[in-house]
Amino acid sequence: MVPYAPPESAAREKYRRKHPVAQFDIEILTALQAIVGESRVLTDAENLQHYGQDWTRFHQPSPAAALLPGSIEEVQAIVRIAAEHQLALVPSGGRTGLSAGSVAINGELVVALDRMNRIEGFNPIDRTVRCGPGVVTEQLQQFAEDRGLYYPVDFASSGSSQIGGNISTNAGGIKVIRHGMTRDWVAGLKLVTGTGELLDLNRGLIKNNAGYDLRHLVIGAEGTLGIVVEATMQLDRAPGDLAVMVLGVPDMRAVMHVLTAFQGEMQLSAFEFFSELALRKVVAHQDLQRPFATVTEYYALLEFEQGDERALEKAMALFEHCLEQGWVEDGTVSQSVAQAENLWRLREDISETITPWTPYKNDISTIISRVPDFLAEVEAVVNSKYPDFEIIWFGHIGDGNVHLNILKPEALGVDTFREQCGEVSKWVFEIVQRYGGSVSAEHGVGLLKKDYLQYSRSPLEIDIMKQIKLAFDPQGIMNPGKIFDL
Ligand SMILES: O=C(O)CC[C@@H](O)C(=O)O
Ligand SMILES: [Zn+2]
Repeated sequence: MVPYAPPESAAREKYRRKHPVAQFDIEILTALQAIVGESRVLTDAENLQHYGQDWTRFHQPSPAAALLPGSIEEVQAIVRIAAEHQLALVPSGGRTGLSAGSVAINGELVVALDRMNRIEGFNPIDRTVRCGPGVVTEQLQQFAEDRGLYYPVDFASSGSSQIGGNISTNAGGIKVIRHGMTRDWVAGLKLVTGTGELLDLNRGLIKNNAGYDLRHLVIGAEGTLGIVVEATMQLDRAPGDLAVMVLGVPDMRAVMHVLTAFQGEMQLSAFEFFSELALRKVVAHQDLQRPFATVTEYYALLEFEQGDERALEKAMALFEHCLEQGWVEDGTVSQSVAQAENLWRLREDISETITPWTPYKNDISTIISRVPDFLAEVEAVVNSKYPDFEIIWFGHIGDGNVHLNILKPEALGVDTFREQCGEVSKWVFEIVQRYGGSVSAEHGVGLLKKDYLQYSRSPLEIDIMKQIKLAFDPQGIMNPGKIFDL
């Protein structure tokens, strides 16, 4: 069979001729100031550093300016100016991304949506609410809770991450096993395209089979198709009290047995795992205790709705069964909300705890049943190639998504470290490819993983993605260089 080779499209050729982007000059600056107000066009070094980066620390931010629009119309006016002058735009939310999807390293204009943070139009019948892109995840969770409802997408950065960014990265988090990803909670969204036009996609409808669902193309597009300027978010019934169990597990196969046993009898709202080294780091650097004295290779964290006594009894019986089978060596269950929160912190605080080591992150997945073999192969490669590096494993094992973090040794420079990790990534991604997995399960591709996209996506898929981008953004001004180069 002849491998697919993308044809050179006229639109892509035109885009290439126009690049690189035009210079940001005083005339453009004045026009932008007229749109958002003088004080909302930021060009000082501190703000450029702040708005030009996310939580990754591998790139030096260097945007031309950061703009703080306050309305959909202002975003549209900014995009029209950018389109006229072929200026690249980088949409920016809570800047908690882990793939450099919202970093600006090429003199781009950052469009920071922090000011568009209103929650409006709560509809108790549809259980929907309209959010500006700058609404912080926790703000939406609290809004729902105040009305006896629930916004279930949750992760450690929910105190800073914003709905627009969550949509653009299709953020997942710790409850995906029960509640799905952000995609499952977006009932509608408004998007400003690369020509400054406004699309109103799906309008809150539950049933809408009138053609392609463009909303779902925008979700997870990392700002490459346009800027999300409003979203209608679905809310859910509030769960009852939640209990958290942490179990000490000898190996990955046993983790799978535990998952199967519990899922066979109970509805879990989370099933996470972390390694002994991850636990040791968290306990050493946070104000937390080990869950129990027994040391095991891995720990599984389960969450379930307590409902009545029976759920807890069932969970305890399953725990006993897992002990008898040798799948579990020790365990504990929360007796109060405070205890549940502390057990959660053992898992949720890992990412923040290891940040000072400038970790090289791999966010990979396969189908759940193949996780033990997948993980064993990845682990063998990583251990043989990085015998001196500290490796931290944790993640959403119930979704088949593991986070592999490699910690930078203090003596090694960031660039050398990144280079060395990049080399080994190829070996890891070859395994991912053989397993039909993903090189980015939940963090997105951004700048960090774009060289590896072909391990998860075929040339034809990538070519179709590029054509879709150009349909939304004919000049390629929307977050250029993220996910792929045109
Ligand atoms: O830091 C990481 O690698 C993962 C961050 C986040 O996705 C988590 O699951 O805690
Ligand atoms: Zn995660």
